[in-house]
Amino acid sequence: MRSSNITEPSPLAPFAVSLGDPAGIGPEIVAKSWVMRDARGLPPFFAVGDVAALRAVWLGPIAMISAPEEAAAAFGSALPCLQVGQAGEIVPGAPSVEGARTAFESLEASVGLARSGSAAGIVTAPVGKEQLYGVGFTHPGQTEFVAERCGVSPHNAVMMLAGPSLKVVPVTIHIPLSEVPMALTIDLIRARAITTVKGLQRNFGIPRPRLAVAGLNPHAGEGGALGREEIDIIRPAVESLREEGYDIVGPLAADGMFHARAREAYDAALCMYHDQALIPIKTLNFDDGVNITLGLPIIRTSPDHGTAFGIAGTDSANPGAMIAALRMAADAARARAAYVG
Ligand SMILES: NC(=O)C1=CN([C@@H]2O[C@H](COP(=O)(O)OP(=O)(O)OC[C@H]3O[C@@H](n4cnc5c(N)ncnc54)[C@H](O)[C@@H]3O)[C@@H](O)[C@H]2O)C=CC1
Ligand SMILES: NCC(=O)COP(=O)(O)O
Repeated sequence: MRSSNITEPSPLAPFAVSLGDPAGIGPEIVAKSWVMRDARGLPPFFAVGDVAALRAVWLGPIAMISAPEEAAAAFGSALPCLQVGQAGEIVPGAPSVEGARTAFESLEASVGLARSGSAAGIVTAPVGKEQLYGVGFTHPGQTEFVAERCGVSPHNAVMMLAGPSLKVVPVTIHIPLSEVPMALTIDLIRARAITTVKGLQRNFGIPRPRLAVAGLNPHAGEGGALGREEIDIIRPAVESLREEGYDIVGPLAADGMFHARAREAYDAALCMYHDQALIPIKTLNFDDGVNITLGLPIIRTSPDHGTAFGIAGTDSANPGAMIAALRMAADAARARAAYVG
């Protein structure tokens, strides 16, 4: 794990936006967000990546910058871009090895800028995970990569998907479904819950967060008849946290905890695996859902969707989730400044 030396950003620092895979919709939604910066009240930001990826899909004004400090002055009249990587020939919708390397480099550079305090935080456009794995990216996702670069163990870095209707946390993330039961432990659930509570306080200003925890099995195990993880792992984790004063309930039957009335009873739902968490949030908030990493010294958000290679280059990508990610990053910076931990 790298050193966790982090410098606090100045209140005026812009956000670094890694462009993600140059062949995906990342460059397009970053450019569209810049166009809507005033209408949507976006904080100053600059793109980090190969400017050719922007040029491949957008004819608007771009200001090449050599340091983040130049971004604020340029932001009003052009999209600032810090050149990182060379993606070679960029064909929207056709990912390449050079493009994946550039995505990796721009993510690495963005994290470095946030760690040094030159950027207020990072907003990451989508990467193609299969492509990244092919160029030596050894982490399951950007969440674990950023955590490692910040000196935080993956256990203590929480992926939260947050939208206007729902906030969810997958306890296990990018692992095969067959490995989920083995990966679930009392310690992991407790760590995710505690980081989630602190993250909701620090980044969202919720003073006493309420958590609901899903079961793993149908009907939360039906008293052990449909699986024992609820009895052996999830309930002991929840009860130990409740005894320590946390406002937490569960294990709940997952199929009944996401309807509108049920959602009023909690601030965030802890889910046992990726799709249990992401299906409800993407169904409710696909166009304005945000992936925020809790437990980090820096701010990191991302749109909830992927690279959408199938529509890249067609000018049909909706920038809503990227705009929501930029706004959430700015809101988190304000909440952190006001937070007394
Ligand atoms: N944060 C990240 O970096 C993420 C990366 N991915 C990566 O993205 C790649 C593709 O994943 P998929 O499962 O196909 O999910 P996806 O989110 O890229 O696409 C799912 C569907 O939603 C549409 N879509 C996605 N974003 C859209 C937008 N802004 N506007 C309009 N339509 C949009 C796509 O065209 C497709 O029909 C994979 O390589 C995966 O690893 C997936 C999720 C998150
Ligand atoms: N399905 C969510 C996703 O893939 C985001 O992962 P990460 O790259 O933000 O860790």
